Amino acid sequence: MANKYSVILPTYNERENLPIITYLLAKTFKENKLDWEVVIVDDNSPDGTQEVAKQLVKLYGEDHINLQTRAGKLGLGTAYKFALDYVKGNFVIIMDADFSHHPEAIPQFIAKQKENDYDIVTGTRYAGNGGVYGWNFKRKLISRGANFLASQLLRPHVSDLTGSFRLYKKEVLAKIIEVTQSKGYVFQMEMAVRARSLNFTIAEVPIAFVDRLYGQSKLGGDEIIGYLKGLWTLFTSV
Ligand SMILES: Nc1nc2c(ncn2[C@@H]2O[C@H](COP(=O)(O)OP(=O)(O)O[C@H]3O[C@H](CO)[C@@H](O)[C@H](O)[C@@H]3O)[C@@H](O)[C@H]2O)c(=O)[nH]1
Repeated sequence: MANKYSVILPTYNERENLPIITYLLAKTFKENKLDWEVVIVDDNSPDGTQEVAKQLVKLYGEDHINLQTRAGKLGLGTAYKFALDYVKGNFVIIMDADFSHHPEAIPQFIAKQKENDYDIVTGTRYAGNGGVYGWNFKRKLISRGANFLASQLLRPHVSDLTGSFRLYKKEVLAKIIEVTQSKGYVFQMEMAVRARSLNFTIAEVPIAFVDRLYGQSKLGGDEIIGYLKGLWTLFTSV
């Protein structure tokens, strides 16, 4: 059976970014002759993201764009869990919808996965020629600090625990999600830690993370507090 790649795109106020990211995803998959779909999980974005997504369903067809909606902003981690029920591919790619993650890296993730039949391939901003572009000093410090704290407490096996550009075998993603509790951004770190506990194999691909094209980050103080609480829970329990 040929592989099918399902991209989960969580959206909250991504009206401007969504058509561009979808176009580039379609282009990348077509050029590489890959079977693909995008599952959009929109949390009732006030900016009208859903209206744009509906147009994209018409444009690309229901086989390629699956729009799923929830009543309100329920958090990034729960969006992935929710999407999994609708995924048809045997591989799942998770990425941000704001263009921080460029679709052109996807063929590298796929090639890396095939090298050793890895369970997970994760993008890293903090190894090899990976990097972060466009963030101010404060935001860089938060990301570096979060990864540094985690590296001290959790003996990580990946260099970018908080990144969210990843490729999973679907059954692997389902098993990790089953044991993952986090609802917000800390979800990414917990997923990586749980993957190690479950002995799944992980490879890394360096990525250039570029600050979002349009709109604003949803990272707020509550997410930072959630991250610190989640880190402590993992440190004391895993
Ligand atoms: N459905 C849904 N989507 C959400 C929610 N919160 C955020 N998103 C979506 O999740 C993606 C990332 O959100 P941003 O707010 O843009 O995150 P960032 O600050 O730019 O990203 C950094 O932190 C993230 C969390 O760990 C990382 O995913 C990312 O790689 C980066 O390091 C975007 O597509 C955004 O619309 C939510 O509650 N619900």
